[in-house]
Amino acid sequence: MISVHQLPLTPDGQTPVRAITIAGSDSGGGAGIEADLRTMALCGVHATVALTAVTVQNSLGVSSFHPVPPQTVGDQIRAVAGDIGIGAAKTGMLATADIIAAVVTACEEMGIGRDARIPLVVDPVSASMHGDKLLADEAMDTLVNRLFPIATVVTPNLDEVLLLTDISVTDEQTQRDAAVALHAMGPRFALVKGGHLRTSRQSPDVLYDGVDFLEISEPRFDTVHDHGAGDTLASAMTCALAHGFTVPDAVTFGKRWVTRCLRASYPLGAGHGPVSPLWRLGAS
Ligand SMILES: Nc1ncnc2c1ncn2[C@@H]1O[C@H](COP(=O)(O)OP(=O)(O)O)[C@@H](O)[C@H]1O
Ligand SMILES: Cc1ncc(COP(=O)(O)O)c(N)n1
Repeated sequence: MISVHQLPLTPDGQTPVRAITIAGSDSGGGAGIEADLRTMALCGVHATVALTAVTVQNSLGVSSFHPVPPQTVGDQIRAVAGDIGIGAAKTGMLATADIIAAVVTACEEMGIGRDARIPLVVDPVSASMHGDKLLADEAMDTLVNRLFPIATVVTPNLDEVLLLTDISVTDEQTQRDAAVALHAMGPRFALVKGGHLRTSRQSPDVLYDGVDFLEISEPRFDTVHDHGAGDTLASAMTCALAHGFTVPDAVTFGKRWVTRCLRASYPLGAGHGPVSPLWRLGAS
């Protein structure tokens, strides 16, 4: 059985496993690259970064964002993968079609993707939990046509599933239907997250590889402090993949990790607080 503590830690002075997060910054520190860096650090992984956008954000929402030039995003990936070396990669907020295209080109050059050496987790972030847009409307086609086909696993939430497939997930059958539709878009695995299925006492996520379904379910927490849950899950999965886990094992590890982080989530500001990996420091 996989425990949340299972990822091996590296002895002092030795180089840990490395991963890259290709994502936007959340000035409120709850989601985005800040959530990724916290999870990767507390999973014992050295996190590297390709910053895609700076958001002006707090617990109440995103008021604006400023994309990084696409060439600079691609160059960050090349610089890191070429020197430091990475075991897995993750994308979050990509903001524009040109940034997506630059990420795909750099990933293909550096051996990142479903048929390459380095697995790629694609979290198709389209909006914040408050409904504020984080991806240009016209970028959806580029996401599906260019990035999905090189993804090892895609991890949409139910709002993103609706945008991508037109399927409104309400139960186990429609969650499976959505996983099949997403898998047909080219990733090796599709993970349909059930975090927004608020009618259930469980929080079931469904993984599909084109043949088999795996349902990974944990108890649901009744909390509004779930900012950054999707980033935290995808980052923990990325850490497990960087350690050489299979995708189903990485999802199982990530799910337990994010569930523990939801248990430790806390209020922040006047809106939604973040899920928290700080429990790993041993305070409670
Ligand atoms: N209230 C909750 N209780 C337990 N698990 C949750 C809860 N909300 C989300 N999750 C889990 O957290 C992960 C992220 O889910 P979700 O909220 O769907 O994504 P996003 O943050 O991208 O909107 C999933 O594994 C989901 O099942
Ligand atoms: C920079 C950035 N990346 C991702 C999210 C999504 O996280 P959430 O769905 O919790 O708002 C976000 N709000 N900001």
